[in-house]
Amino acid sequence: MAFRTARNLAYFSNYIRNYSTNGPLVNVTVNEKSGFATATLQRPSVNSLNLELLTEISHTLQQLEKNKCRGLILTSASNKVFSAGLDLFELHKPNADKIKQMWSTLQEVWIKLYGSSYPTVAVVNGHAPAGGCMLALSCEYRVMLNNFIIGLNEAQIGFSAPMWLIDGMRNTIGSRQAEFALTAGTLFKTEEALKIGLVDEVAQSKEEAIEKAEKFLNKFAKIPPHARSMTKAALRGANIQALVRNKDEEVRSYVDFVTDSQFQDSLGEFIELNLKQKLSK
Ligand SMILES: CC/C=C\C/C=C\C/C=C\CC/C=C/CC(=O)SCCNC(=O)CCNC(=O)[C@H](O)C(C)(C)COP(=O)(O)OP(=O)(O)OC[C@H]1O[C@@H](n2cnc3c(N)ncnc32)[C@H](O)[C@@H]1OP(=O)(O)O
Repeated sequence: MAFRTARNLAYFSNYIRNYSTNGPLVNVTVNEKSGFATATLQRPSVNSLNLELLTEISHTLQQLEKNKCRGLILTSASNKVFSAGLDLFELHKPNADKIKQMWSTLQEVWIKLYGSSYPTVAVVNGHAPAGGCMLALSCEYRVMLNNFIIGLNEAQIGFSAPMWLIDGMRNTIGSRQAEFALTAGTLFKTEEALKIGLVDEVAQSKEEAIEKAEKFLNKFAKIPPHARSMTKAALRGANIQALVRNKDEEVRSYVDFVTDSQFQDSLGEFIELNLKQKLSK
């Protein structure tokens, strides 16, 4: 049964309503004509990825897969920030159990989005540093609005991106550009990102970006979905399998790393320098 049928749509809306306790952090709509879903991240003010938002993204992706989604557009309700990446305030002086769940859910999001059977586009309508860039990279195509930044700036914060994310970056912009970008933790302006292939198209407005995203998704209208998804799995499968194999070990080392006092000190400094306003509240 296709996801676009009215019955499945109603089921999905109910699911989202019931799942969220404080109102959904991800708003999902489906275009009944095209069958394309739009998932809009709406955790104020910058869609920083805390456990609740990551869990909701993960459940949304699971439902889309189950309902044989025909294509996904991932975007943000904010007109300034696509996602600011991991919630740095939740990583500062953290509860180890929560951090463990957070990392494990982040891995799930990558597995489900990078490995989705349906085609995916990120409409990057705001800044997308670190985890924000990760979400965009997990999609197959990226349309970005002008005057924002995108990139994996982990090195600037004092750590390295995990192998699966490095691999995703390499797959998108090639080894040499990935090495330059990751070792310096570069955040690219929209036009620079277009030049190195980190984004595929630039748009002047969100409406134009959505049109471009739909045009990309429509390319697959006449391709048998199982052939498309088998080909995608062949291309992306090794990345996903390697992550699945190392999942628990990676969670353990991430928790050790984040709870270490040295990392906590440098995170405190990063927050102090970059997110001062909030810290002083
Ligand atoms: C730390 C992890 C350790 C180990 C991990 C190891 C591997 C992980 C590898 C890969 C997986 C992917 C994960 C990546 C890690 C991350 O994502 S770390 C997060 C990195 N994020 C950033 O560096 C972004 C920091 N923020 C900014 O640069 C700007 O805020 C931004 C450009 C997004 C927007 O700028 P602007 O519009 O001017 O807004 P403000 O700066 O004024 O911010 C608005 C309010 O939002 C709060 N805020 C911003 N970013 C975050 C955040 N990441 N977490 C929580 N809160 C954030 C900010 O404090 C403001 O709050 P206020 O309005 O003052 O209350």
